[in-house]
Amino acid sequence: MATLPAGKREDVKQQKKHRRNFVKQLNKRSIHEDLEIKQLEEAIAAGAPASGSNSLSLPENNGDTSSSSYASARSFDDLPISEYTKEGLLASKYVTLTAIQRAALPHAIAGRDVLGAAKTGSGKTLTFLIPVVEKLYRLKWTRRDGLGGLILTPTRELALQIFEELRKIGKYHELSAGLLIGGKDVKEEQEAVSAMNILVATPGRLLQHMDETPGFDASGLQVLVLDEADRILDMGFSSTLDAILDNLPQSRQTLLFSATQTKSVKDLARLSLSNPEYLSVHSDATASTPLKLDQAYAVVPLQHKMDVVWGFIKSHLHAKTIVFLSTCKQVRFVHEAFRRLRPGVPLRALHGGMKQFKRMGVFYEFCEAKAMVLFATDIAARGLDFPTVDWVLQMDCPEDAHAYIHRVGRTARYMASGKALLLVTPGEKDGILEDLRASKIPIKQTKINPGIAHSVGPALQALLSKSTELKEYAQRSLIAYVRSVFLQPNKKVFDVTQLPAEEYAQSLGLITAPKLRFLKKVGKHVQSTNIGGRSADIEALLDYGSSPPSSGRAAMTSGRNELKNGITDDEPLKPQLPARLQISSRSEHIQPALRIMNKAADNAEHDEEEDDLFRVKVQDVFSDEVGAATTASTSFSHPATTTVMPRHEDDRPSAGDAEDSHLYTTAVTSYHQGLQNPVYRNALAAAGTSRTHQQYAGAGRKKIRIKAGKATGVRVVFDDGGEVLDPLALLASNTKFGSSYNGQATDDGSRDGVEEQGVYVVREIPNERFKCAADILRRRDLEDKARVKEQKLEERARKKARNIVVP
Ligand SMILES: Nc1ncnc2c1ncn2[C@@H]1O[C@H](COP(=O)(O)OP(=O)(O)OP(=O)(O)O)[C@@H](O)[C@H]1O
Repeated sequence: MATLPAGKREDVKQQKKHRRNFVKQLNKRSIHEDLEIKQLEEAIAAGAPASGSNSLSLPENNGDTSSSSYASARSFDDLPISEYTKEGLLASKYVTLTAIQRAALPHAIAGRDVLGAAKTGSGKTLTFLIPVVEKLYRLKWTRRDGLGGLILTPTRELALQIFEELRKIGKYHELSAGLLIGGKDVKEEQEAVSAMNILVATPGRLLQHMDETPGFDASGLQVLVLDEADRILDMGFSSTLDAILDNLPQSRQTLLFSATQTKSVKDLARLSLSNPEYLSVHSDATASTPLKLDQAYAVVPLQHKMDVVWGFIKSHLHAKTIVFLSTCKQVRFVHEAFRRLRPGVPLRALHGGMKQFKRMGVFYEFCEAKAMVLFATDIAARGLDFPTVDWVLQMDCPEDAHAYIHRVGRTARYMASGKALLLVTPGEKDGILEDLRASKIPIKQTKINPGIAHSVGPALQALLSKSTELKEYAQRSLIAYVRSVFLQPNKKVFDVTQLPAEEYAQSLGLITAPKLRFLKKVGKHVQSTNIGGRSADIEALLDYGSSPPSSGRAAMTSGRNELKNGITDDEPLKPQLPARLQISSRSEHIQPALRIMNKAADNAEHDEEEDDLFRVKVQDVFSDEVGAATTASTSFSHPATTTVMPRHEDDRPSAGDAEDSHLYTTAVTSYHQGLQNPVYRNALAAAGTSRTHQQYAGAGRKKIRIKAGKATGVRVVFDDGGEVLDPLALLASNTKFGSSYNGQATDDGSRDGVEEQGVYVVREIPNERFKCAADILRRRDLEDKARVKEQKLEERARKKARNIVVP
């Protein structure tokens, strides 16, 4: 028998030792778990609440241990759930149960089907995540058992958020979990997907796997969750959902949650719910919206909306605001136009037509921001848990009370307070208020303070006259808006014939309204439509590709689906929509998103225009390795490469990120002052070569030079009043520039800076904030480059046009 050299022998010895220790640990864990599972099973059997009961009505079990029921539990500790989950919850500082958790968790833990409805921001996510994780734990689910829990949710951002929450509470478990939210390369995911125990998915992508992934097997599924159930059950997702359900076993636990719940018998029959518990915890409440939400509406003619919103933004520069509009194109235009007018607060846009990379970047930026305005379609209306949103401003009327509730629910979440303002046109007022009041929404009228409404029309006209791109955006925005009004089902609220198109066009900076051709075609049902005094002939149906709907009604239904899905979300309806209405699902990524975003951005920043910056990377709940689950089934034979033991720490920056561990920011309160300071002369000289410098130095604006890791850049960040304009600066410092700062580290150690002659240096910024800032910086550079490129192309095209000689 051949003998190994001494060094090798030592290695083999070490490996064997590691493996023995590893197996020992596993055995220990396994014994402990067996014991715990037995106790949990007994506790659940003995203490489950009576079917049909609502635990909210039970008195608190003040330390009384004589009762075996856990129905009156007030804290997670009182529930029969595993130590691993409890540790995960504690690490996230979840201690006491919210109302929906008190009502629904005891039933769901007992394995019952649940239909849960509770106000926005009331903690529904944990209410379904805990039962999923616990059920699989009690069943001793291993990776080899395949898919055990499936969470379906309508939007990608929501899926990502749920996945993050799952990672937090599941980090001490040995379960694998993946996020499937659409992307380009299904093949790369295929192997890993089959090894996942829990999937958080949007319906379209999941169905794709069910259809195309050979080993994908959902026949062992234990728990199905439909978050935002009413949205998933509605028309837009129906065929996708039906196809998914066909692949799932009938004998499973099903949990449905939403802030606006369905009880449609037809829906429930489709889902084969068995004796579900209906738990609508706020149905008896006087309001269907959070109590700490202050709600008002103002009647504003369509042509004044831009002025009012501009005025609002200018007078809330320190607030974090979401502005909801009906369509992607409006969001794009309003964001782009206002951004160029530089109101003094960072502006961002979020809609389904954006590239996935940008979409996620904006999502995280807005989460991090202290003051920012996010223009969004209803893609941001459901479920997203942005921290500390101060205002929800609805520039366009929501489709109905449900849509309203979800939109305003982005503020006043959990214990926080918030404000919401709805702008309605005189024509929409009565109809929508009737709907809101019927849905128990306490909303009062307010008048717009004439002092805040600045006429922004002339400034927009000036902008549009200089930019054909912006002009086109404005025209498309107007068309999209009129179209959305036309497609709205509630004609009591939305009357396309009353829209003052010309005045509205002027308020957007256009000289005249563009042709509204789509209206021409809907018309067997509408013979002639008068929009703001302009008569539009009705010709044929909407241009829906080669197979037009057979009637105007069909066109409207189809278009409404677009409104609900194509415009506001891009995942569902792929099989239903004609090709030109589909928004391609493309790039993907997953958590920890910031880390991956930064890494991918480093590698791929020149490819931002490409669709697939990120692909879905299925990630283990507790493994550090992206895609580690591909080796999951071999974990026992390769202990060194697969993390099987619980991970006891959150994601920390790796050694390679050390360079990124601080953000160094130098700001000069004024360009000219800065020149007198020798310390910053070099930085400013470098800045002087930039386009930004040439553009702004003359205007006496202030500049900032930022060095973040390898990325450096120059940005104008203050308005003339000295207010911070740039999120980078906000990320870098909570302290307003100009305030005195003595250079000592603050209590939380987050800052170590000096302020001297208008110069401010920030160091030791927490890693996450830094990464976000660095990412913004990189992305902006790309955007700038793209813009310059576009301008050049435009200029070239113009020159060419001039050179054409007409014979
Ligand atoms: N028991 C708890 N203790 C403390 N915070 C909690 C608890 N449960 C949930 N939260 C926090 O409350 C916020 C809202 O929770 P969540 O997103 O689950 O609400 P939701 O009911 O799903 O809202 P929406 O209907 O808008 O989707 C989150 O920030 C979450 O971390």
